[in-house]
Amino acid sequence: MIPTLEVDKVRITFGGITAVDDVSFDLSGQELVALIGPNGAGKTALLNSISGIYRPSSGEVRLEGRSLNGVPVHKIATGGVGRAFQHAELFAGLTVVDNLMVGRHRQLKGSLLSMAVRVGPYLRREVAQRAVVEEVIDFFELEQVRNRPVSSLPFGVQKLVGVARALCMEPRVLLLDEPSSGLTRQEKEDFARFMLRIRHDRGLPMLWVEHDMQMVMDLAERIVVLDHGVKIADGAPDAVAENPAVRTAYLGVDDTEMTRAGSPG
Ligand SMILES: Nc1ncnc2c1ncn2[C@@H]1O[C@H](COP(=O)(O)OP(=O)(O)OP(=O)(O)O)[C@@H](O)[C@H]1O
Repeated sequence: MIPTLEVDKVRITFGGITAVDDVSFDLSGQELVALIGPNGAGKTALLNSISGIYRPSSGEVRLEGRSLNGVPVHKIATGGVGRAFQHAELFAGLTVVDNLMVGRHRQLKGSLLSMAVRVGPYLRREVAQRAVVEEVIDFFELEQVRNRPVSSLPFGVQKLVGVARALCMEPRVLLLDEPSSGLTRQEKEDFARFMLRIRHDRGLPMLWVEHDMQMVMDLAERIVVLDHGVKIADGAPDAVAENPAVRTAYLGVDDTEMTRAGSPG
């Protein structure tokens, strides 16, 4: 079976710096895979290479067996790689529902004239797009805030809207870039609940960059660890937490962070 997402010997360089060094791994089924590593390890650079923002200097990313090398960013986004950004990156002045429709309209091909007068096939397609958006609003329990401008919502809800927008594109794989940063513990717990629901109800594989080790150890099925651009571990949470190379990589940060929350450190 072909994996949904394959990262195959990807290398990313900036001038003389190698940010990601021949990293390979893949995602399939409905795996929830955390991508962790100390600051500057190359996590964001790797996510950017999967979504086409950076181009690998060598290696390849494949979605369901098809190479994404050279595919424009917007085609990668509409073609199956959904991404929720660290700072949500929504249209702050637009309502929740309009932000979600923006995501859908990228999928909607209509002539300018038919869009302007909303006739014919464009109208039929718009009805179908709206059905997708309504379903996502239901899924994320955003009904109460659907007509509120995004800027008026708590940060935790904005983050959910960012994930909701990614899901409106009906992705084959979902990339989450530090979704918990800036959230309170309660907001993190709410967010975690939705991550589990996405996995359960949508059956989507997710690649999740995260610094909160308690969340990672509680939720991830697999953990990929980068350090200085190199993959140093890839496996089940307990095995990764015991891995000496991982403990050494984190030593300078906080050795106890790798210990499951609540257990003696
Ligand atoms: N656009 C860029 N130009 C030059 N160097 C970059 C660029 N983006 C990232 N880097 C460098 O690549 C390396 C990896 O950075 P990256 O942001 O991917 O790490 P990270 O693991 O996401 O870190 P953090 O956890 O702090 O977000 C760092 O040395 C960084 O300075």
